[in-house]
Amino acid sequence: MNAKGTTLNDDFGIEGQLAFRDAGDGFIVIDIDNSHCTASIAMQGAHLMTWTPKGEQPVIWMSPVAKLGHGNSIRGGVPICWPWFGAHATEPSFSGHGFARTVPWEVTSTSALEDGCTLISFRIGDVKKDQWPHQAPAEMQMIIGHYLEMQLSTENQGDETITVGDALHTYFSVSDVSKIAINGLDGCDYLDKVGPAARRNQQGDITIGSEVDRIYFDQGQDVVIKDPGLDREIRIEKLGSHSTIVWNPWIEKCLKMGDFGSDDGYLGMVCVESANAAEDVVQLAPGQTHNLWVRYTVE
Ligand SMILES: O=P(O)(O)OC[C@H]1O[C@@H](O)[C@H](O)[C@@H](O)[C@@H]1O
Repeated sequence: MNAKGTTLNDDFGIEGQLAFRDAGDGFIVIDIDNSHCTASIAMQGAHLMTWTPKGEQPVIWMSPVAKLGHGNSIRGGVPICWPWFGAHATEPSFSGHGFARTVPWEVTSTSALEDGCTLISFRIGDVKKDQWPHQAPAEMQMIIGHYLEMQLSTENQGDETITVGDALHTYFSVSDVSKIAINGLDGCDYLDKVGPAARRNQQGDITIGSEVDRIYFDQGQDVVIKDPGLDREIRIEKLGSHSTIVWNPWIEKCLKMGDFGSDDGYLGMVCVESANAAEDVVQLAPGQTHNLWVRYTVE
């Protein structure tokens, strides 16, 4: 363990429940093992990489060839998209999905909760001032147990109204993406990003048999991934979000991206992202805080 990791363990480690690990090349990973689950989080990006409730299959998908790289996003887990989602509104040279997922974050507190869950809070360690010239940092709080709660907060400490886009870009692990159904977005309009952008309306559950890349405009209702192959449903509850991205690259894009581990790596995952994206971005007045909150449970 390097000196930084040792200090973090002294300050924030929880005996038998939360430990900081040196993952090599300057990366620190946090391992959690409590009475409800195991989980791991990379400090770069405050990026949750794994979450497995005890007695369950992993709920979060991580590419088998995912690597920690300085300034690179990890393929899988829960990348934090902030302070914009997708392409930047005016600057094509800025990274897609913002910079939060590729910069260091700092741990601000940890605690073992009475119900056996583990709480961990982060704040962003490098707000790229050239790309985000605002007094408006981000914080992330996770409660990790038999359920997983995440809250991404943005506080506008400046004196001008700002525009924030964000997403918890969660990769869920599924038995076979072509056999699942996503329930909860029936009747919602969506922006279809495959081919020429088009606005459409969802009828019934979402099923996937080709590339899907959609921004749904919703009312904040629960979304449920029904996975008969794993005999389970994953429920997504959320607050402070009126858009949901559903994404699966399917075969051609998976091959082109080349970081899914195998040619059919796309079959084992689906992204269902709770967001504030496209026309759903948040206008945040001075003094206001915007919270994007989710809770995932396996049923
Ligand atoms: O490769 P990235 O930057 O992690 O993005 C993956 C996907 O993320 C989704 O949220 C977008 O809607 C897709 O268009 C994009 O391809």
